[in-house]
Amino acid sequence: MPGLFDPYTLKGITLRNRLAVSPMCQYMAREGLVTDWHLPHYTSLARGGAGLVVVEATAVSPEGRITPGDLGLWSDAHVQGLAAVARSIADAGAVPGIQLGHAGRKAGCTPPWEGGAPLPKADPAHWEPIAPSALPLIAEQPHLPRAMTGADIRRVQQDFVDAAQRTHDAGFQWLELHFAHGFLAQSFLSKHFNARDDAYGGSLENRARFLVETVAAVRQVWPASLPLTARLGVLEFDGDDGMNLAESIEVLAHLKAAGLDLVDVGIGFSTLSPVPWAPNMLVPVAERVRRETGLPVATSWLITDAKEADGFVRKGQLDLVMFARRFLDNPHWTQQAARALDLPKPSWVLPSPYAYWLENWATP
Ligand SMILES: CC(=O)[C@H]1CCCN(Cc2ccccc2)C1
Repeated sequence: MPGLFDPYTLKGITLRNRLAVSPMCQYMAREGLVTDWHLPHYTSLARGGAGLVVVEATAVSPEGRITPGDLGLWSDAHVQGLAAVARSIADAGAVPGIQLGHAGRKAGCTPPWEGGAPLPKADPAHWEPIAPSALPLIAEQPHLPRAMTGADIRRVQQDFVDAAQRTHDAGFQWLELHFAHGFLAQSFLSKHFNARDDAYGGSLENRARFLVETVAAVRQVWPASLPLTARLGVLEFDGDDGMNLAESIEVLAHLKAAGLDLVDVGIGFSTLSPVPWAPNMLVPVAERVRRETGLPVATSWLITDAKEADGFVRKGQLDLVMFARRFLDNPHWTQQAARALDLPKPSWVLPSPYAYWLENWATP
């Protein structure tokens, strides 16, 4: 079985290794546009040697942003800046990926370092969030979303399709739909936040309809040779995870039939119930999803050790390992992982101008 530093081919794309930079919100955009922050940020991550770099959650519409600082792909004007990012990631030898999402009821907040609360209605940047049902994230919060009409649903699905088309125009080769973290798609699936009585609520088939229809519609415009993936929250830590996981596996069978190529196994965060944080906590869950759906899997959350990650791949538990804070802490962490795994000439996971001198440090 291949290990962490073996290439990975999915559809027509080959990653140089199984290490992926997980999408990490930066909240440094303006009107959804790339600023001076993004190109150096993503270039340095890509030069660090990972096989795949997934650009942060990028909104398919203005009301789908978590904060006013989210990147967007809701207009053609957004393509140019992200095309430079995709090109720079590819020039560094990594595959450029991006996560497309709609924050639903969690939209319209300040960044976490400003408190993460909903923008006050009096704030000129404030907008009304939309969601499957007019249920607040937490009872105390006045931040009540508007319940989506059928027309809203069709518009947002078209927004995903249009943003996927722009994603391809920008030169990205890996697309991850954001179906986790209590955002719009997850909240359609969630028993906690979908109280609809139409074809998008009630039964599991109905609650999954938005997700299945969106994958099928995006698949129409996203080239068959390029991986179409989704991060799906399969656990909620709400005391009902036996059912949540079984339902997620059932939904994934339909998403696979609709054209999904890989699932990035995540957490639902539909409620604020406490999470039993632990190292590598989702790996066994991802292994079960891989076994029962036949889909390749990636996962993240507290995976920090290279030897353990290598073992997850070698044992066929994961196909791809998503690292987030490891790479924020050190964009060149792939080199540390290569050293830990005794790769020959570990510095050569980095570009030549770095690798040559690092590999020859003992001699002038
Ligand atoms: C877009 C996205 O999923 C990001 C938003 C910022 C926090 N990120 C990580 C996070 C997820 C859920 C709870 C706490 C932290 C996820």
